[in-house]
Amino acid sequence: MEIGGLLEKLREEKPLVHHITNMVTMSECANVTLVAGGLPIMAHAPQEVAEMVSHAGALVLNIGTLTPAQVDAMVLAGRRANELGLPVVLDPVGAGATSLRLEAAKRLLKEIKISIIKGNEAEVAIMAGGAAEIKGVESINVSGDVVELAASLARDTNAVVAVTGAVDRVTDGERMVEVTNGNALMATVVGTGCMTASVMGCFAAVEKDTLKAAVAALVTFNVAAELAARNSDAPASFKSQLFDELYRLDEQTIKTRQNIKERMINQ
Ligand SMILES: Nc1ncnc2c1ncn2[C@@H]1O[C@H](COP(=O)(O)OP(=O)(O)O)[C@@H](O)[C@H]1O
Ligand SMILES: Cc1ncsc1CCOP(=O)(O)O
Ligand SMILES: [Mg+2]
Repeated sequence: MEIGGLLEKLREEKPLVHHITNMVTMSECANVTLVAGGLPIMAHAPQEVAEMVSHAGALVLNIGTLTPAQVDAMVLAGRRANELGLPVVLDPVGAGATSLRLEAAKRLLKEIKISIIKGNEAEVAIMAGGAAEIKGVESINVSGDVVELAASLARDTNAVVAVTGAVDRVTDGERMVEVTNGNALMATVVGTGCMTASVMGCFAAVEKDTLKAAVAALVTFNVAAELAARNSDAPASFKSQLFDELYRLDEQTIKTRQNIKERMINQ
């Protein structure tokens, strides 16, 4: 898959990326959006979300610290985004850890056309109706083939599904792309999953092929992480290096380091 040129396009267009997201990693998501090349706006009030999203290039919905009222605001923003043809990224944080989270994620999928569902293995498996163990926001174990589950979720929802982990897998139900960039230190920083969704929002705002946008986001963020790990070996310094390397990243470095494999899924 050819993803060249998208980072430059992102930096030229500087799309506004509207987030309705959690209180834990909101600041990290704003910063990662900015250093990637987008413009972050975190706007949650039901009175303004429809208006705000009309100025945006993409909407990112993250249920990490959801309340029922916040989910109502997500539906308002998502419906307006759909009317305007804007991409919507859903991070179903902790789906299955409680029934409130799972029901909220399902409601969002029912009431909004979602472009990209991005979760860790357990979140995606549970959203697909499979069996998995999740402890808070942490994926512990999945029974069954997560690739099959992701592909069936993609076919059922017409969304691109991205499953993160040491290897990231992205599928539209027919094609499967594996991204093996990244570094294990990413799992030592709270919010790298949320940040991945923010970067996906950035790329989806400038690339209509949603599968390609999701892959470009994963490669870009994970290559920045590889570069960050050259100068740090512990979480706090790694996190600051990650922002710096994403800010410095260029197309040539992505081209040299990208590790993408594509195949068709047997249905
Ligand atoms: N062991 C690893 N090696 C390389 N990249 C990783 C590893 N663990 C996580 N990542 C990357 O970190 C980001 C967050 O993934 P993950 O930890 O699965 O999400 P979450 O934080 O939502 O559970 C993704 O971009 C993923 O590619
Ligand atoms: C710990 C935590 N609790 C609620 S949201 C959140 C952050 C989850 O971040 P990520 O999914 O990127 O690890
Ligand atoms: Mg997560």
